[in-house]
Amino acid sequence: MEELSAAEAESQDSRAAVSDPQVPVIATHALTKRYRGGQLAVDGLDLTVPAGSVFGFLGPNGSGKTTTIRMLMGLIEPTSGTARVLGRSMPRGSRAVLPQVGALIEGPALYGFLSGRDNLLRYDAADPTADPRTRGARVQAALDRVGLAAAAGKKAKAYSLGMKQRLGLAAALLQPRRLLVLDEPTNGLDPQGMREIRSLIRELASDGTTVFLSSHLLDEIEQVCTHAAVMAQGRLIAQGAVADLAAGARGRLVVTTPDVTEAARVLKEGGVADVVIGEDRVTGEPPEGEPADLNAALVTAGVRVRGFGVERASLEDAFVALTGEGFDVAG
Ligand SMILES: Nc1ncnc2c1ncn2[C@@H]1O[C@H](COP(=O)(O)OP(=O)(O)OP(=O)(O)O)[C@@H](O)[C@H]1O
Repeated sequence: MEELSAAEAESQDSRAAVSDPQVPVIATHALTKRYRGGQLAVDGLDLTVPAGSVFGFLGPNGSGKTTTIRMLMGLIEPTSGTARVLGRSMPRGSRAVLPQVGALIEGPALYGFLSGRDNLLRYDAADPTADPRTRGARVQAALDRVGLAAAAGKKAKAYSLGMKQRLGLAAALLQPRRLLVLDEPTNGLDPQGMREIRSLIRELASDGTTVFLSSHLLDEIEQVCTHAAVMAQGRLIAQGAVADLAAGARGRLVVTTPDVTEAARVLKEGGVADVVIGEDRVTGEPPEGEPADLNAALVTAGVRVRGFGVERASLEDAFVALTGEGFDVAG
């Protein structure tokens, strides 16, 4: 039997591994990076990204997201621990893994003097596995997919930031991918640009491509992702399905009443923490136990209760509960 080269064997191995939906698309174990200056950027990370998920990698600036992504993509070596992508160990498996991964890291590298279409033609020509005879069709399909067909003839330097991001995504999508890795894909975009990129991500994920995206925006992760991991200072705080993460935190108690001062007093007595008085409502962190007892106490005290309930917890509530601090990010 003919012997396989190391790269071919790796490639076959990785295909076999990822065709099994049980194999996580990304799995790290005790992954750690200490930079030369001594900075511990990523500290013992155990990350599991299920196949088919839209996975949000959430954390404030400086929490170690980009460093993790660079290790996953084989761009830097971990100090210790392991990272497996599509079933292969990185950076060793890079040659087999990277052709199956579309990445948009730190903004796309574009030639401003070339049109969007010509930029994509260049990207495609740089891929030795891309058949030149089908190049034009491939580029057109990628332009269509990201909604840039009408602007394809414009010079890239005339594109808005959102259009540049879409062009970067188009470049990542020239080949079929099992995994898309997007580092802060909406960073710097205006609200409209953000909406466009988010809906594009949802669309890309709907055909089963696993999407791993980093963000420092909690609501972005809530809107787009099925799963998330939360980082703070290089460490993983929590990971799982977004709905489960939020459900793990208790929501806020909301009492609607014209008697806000009296209501606040009764709620505090009833063990409600962080009581905040609004114009016609009082909110707070409900204590353990039956919320109906609090409602009864309000009524007994003569508070006119117009509304009483516990709002569904958000990912932000979960983050605050996990870290004991707000999700406060700069920039
Ligand atoms: N090349 C480097 N050499 C030394 N320290 C670094 C290097 N790159 C990043 N760091 C430090 O490692 C920590 C994690 O940085 P990293 O860029 O991974 O975080 P991040 O969550 O991606 O934040 P951001 O969104 O700001 O990029 C930070 O304290 C940063 O200053």
